[in-house]
Amino acid sequence: MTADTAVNVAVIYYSATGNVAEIAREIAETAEKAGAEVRLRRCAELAQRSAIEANPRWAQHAAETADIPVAVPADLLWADAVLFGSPTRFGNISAQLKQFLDQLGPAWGQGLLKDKVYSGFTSTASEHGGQESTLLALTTSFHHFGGIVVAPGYTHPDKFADGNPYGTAHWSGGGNTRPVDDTTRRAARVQADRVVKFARAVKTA
Ligand SMILES: Cc1cc2nc3c(=O)[nH]c(=O)nc-3n(C[C@H](O)[C@H](O)[C@H](O)COP(=O)(O)O)c2cc1C
Repeated sequence: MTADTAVNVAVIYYSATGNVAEIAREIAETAEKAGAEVRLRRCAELAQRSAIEANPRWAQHAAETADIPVAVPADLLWADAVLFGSPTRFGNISAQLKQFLDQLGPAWGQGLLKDKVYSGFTSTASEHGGQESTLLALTTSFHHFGGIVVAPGYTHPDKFADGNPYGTAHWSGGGNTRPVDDTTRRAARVQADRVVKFARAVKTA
């Protein structure tokens, strides 16, 4: 690959109990395989320690991912494409991802977020459960950035299996009884490949 076609991809996510983190890893690995330079970053935790410790799975996931660097605005400035992931919270994104987005005012004011490729992914406990409203809410910010929204759509047979044209969306089940499976992983790969393809096209245009 020449320097002209090299693209930087940031995968920035929040995950309490690990489902969104698993999708983020799949997307990061796929983007790397597609030739991108990748930064996998987690959003800073905002919840009180007592809330985390009251949920063993949340506490375990927090401990297991402590070594993943926390996302900073500079990660966006570096990136040609950014994939954001969040669990669905009452049909919307998590406070932790929103807090990250809310740090981007100065970069936005300088026009530094525009012309990048953006895409999103999520996980819910219920089937559907607000996945589409979450992804569309996230997309609103992409428009404010002046970003190029790259949704997976139904561009690949695997997208008819996970069924969400707005982004990769997993159904984790109540009590996390449905771990991230092949259906979700295949959808994540479609999305990552598509984002890298368009980021490269934009960069070389
Ligand atoms: C405050 C709160 C709100 C939630 N809202 C929804 C919701 O609207 N729909 C849904 O299906 N699941 C909802 N969930 C469940 C999570 O979205 C779901 O468990 C998700 O898979 C967790 O992802 P994670 O393992 O990456 O943290 C909610 C969970 C919490 C704690």
